[in-house]
Amino acid sequence: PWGYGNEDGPDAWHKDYPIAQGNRQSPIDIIPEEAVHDASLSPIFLSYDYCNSINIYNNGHSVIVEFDDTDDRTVIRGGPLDNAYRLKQFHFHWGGKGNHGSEHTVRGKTYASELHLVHWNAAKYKTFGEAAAGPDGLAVIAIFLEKGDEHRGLHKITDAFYMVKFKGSVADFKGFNPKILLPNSLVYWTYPGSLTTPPLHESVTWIVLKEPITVSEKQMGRFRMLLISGEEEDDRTRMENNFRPPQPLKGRKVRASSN
Ligand SMILES: O=C(Nc1cc(S(=O)(=O)[N+](=O)[O-])cc([N+](=O)[O-])c1O)Nc1c(F)c(F)c(F)c(F)c1F
Ligand SMILES: [Zn+2]
Repeated sequence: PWGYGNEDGPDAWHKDYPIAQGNRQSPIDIIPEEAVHDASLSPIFLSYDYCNSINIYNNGHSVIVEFDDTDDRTVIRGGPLDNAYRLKQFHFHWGGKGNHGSEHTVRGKTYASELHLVHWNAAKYKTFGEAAAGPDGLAVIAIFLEKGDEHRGLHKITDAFYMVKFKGSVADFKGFNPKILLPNSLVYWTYPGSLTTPPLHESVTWIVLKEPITVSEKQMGRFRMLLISGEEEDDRTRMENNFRPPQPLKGRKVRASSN
């Protein structure tokens, strides 16, 4: 199995997942001056009003909040997308301390964490798994978390981490609307990329918001109390530094929205 350690980490993933060395891998280092400003890029619309979370879950790689994606109640549309994409789950990537831990970087700048809201193209694919394997199957909104004041919307999530400390644990987590995790501005960069964890499918339209939200050191400490090992295992390895480093751009264009 894969992980983020020395033996099983990102540099070893290509052995089981050769696509790791493909032409549209994620994350990337975003260089704002080189992004193409595309006036035809409409704003992103998030219809999260009837959004309802179902549970929170530790899969040994991250902590995930899953949603009911059996209808179009929670979708994003607009921007680079040709139709509505349904929210399936969100999860985070973070570091061990300080301000590293994000996956995408901006001119080399790293953030303490990065939130991924994973959506799938239910207009074109029948299941998430099928969409995840298609070139236009997924759309992931990435939001940077910068160290600073505590984020009140994050409290509900970090307060639930004690219930999912161990790999494989899942707990009810109803009624959480991720709209409260959005920054004020939805200005974004977008580019064609991949999942940043195995199976690394090249099926993701990335939408990276320029404006970070803030998270306090205390809140980040809660992320680091999560474990990658199961309750029955005797090792207690903390879940931290679960981020893949930036990958080669390989000629891809990054576009910038104007609003
Ligand atoms: O559902 C998935 N979610 C997911 C994506 C990312 S991601 O970082 O790659 N991302 O897209 O944001 C990170 C984590 N995570 O726990 O850290 C995730 O759990 N991945 C996934 C999968 F697990 C499969 F076995 C599979 F066949 C497939 F098609 C998939 F797309
Ligand atoms: Zn992710």
